[in-house]
Amino acid sequence: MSVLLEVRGLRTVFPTRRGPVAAADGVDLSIDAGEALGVVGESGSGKSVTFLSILGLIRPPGRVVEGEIRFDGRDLRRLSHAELRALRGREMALAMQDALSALNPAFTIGQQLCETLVAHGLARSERAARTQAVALLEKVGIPAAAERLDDYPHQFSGGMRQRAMIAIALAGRPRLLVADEPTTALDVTLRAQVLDLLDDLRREGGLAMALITHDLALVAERCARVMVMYAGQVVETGPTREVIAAPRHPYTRGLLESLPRLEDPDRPLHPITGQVPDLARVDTGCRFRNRCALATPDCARPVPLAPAAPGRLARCIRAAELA
Ligand SMILES: Nc1ncnc2c1ncn2[C@@H]1O[C@H](COP(=O)(O)OP(=O)(O)OP(=O)(O)O)[C@@H](O)[C@H]1O
Repeated sequence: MSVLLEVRGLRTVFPTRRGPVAAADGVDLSIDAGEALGVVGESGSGKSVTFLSILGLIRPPGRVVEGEIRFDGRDLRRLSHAELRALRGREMALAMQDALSALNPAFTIGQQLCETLVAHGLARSERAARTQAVALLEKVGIPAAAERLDDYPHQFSGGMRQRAMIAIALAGRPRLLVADEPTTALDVTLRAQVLDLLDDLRREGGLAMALITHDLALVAERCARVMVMYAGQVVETGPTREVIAAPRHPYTRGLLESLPRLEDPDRPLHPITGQVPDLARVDTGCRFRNRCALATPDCARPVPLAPAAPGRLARCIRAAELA
């Protein structure tokens, strides 16, 4: 598979009252065409900031200050706002948790879908756009789609709005979909339906996906590869099955032990003790060391993301001992 997205040394900074905060700090990642990458980590670990940076959606005074973002060979940091906007929706799309803020309340769902289709030259006439819009809504599981086309977002239920937003994200037939907790408001059946649709588009159309979620079980089910973030950095990445079976970073291990497992519901849960460090106060050492049972004085030195096994990287000097 060919590399679609490649990010090196991404650093995104927000000014805060406590000083500048690098919410993404030296992030490296890549996604192949047709690949699903799961992105996990506690709240505030920098998952959304990383992908908003890639999509060019960080609002000032926040700013991408360092790094390279290559999409299909193009250096996205060199594109103008207009060029990036053209790329978004057409080649890269975002589906996020908060469908209400993603949809425009002043336009019907049909208008918003048709606008995307026409803007990207995917429908020649309004009639053709409407036909495609109905098909898209049906695909994401909206019943009586033709009748619902002229509804406004507030006339949809929360779950329907979320599906409509996913339909709009897919309307431009993007090559990369950033899905930021896109199915949280859906019940189990609908969630499976939407994720099955994304799987089909991936397998048949080569759609690449970054699935940002707190749900490791979902990643295990849907993503061949996983990336674990902590305090603005990638701490581990590799094939999902291997990472879950034998994590090479103490944070990943902690994350796994803190989550319930379907197959073993009586297993005691062990939440990770301590707190995520204040990003305005972090030093160059391992950011997890204050919560880590394996920490040694050497962990105060900078720790690179290093090979931990074939196809796997971990940011821990004791990764080998975790094997
Ligand atoms: N607009 C902003 N201004 C200041 N700081 C910000 C801003 N947006 C994000 N941050 C900082 O970036 C950190 C990471 O945020 P981000 O939304 O990427 O986390 P996340 O891993 O996606 O969390 P969640 O799982 O809750 O969505 C936040 O804790 C905050 O410190």
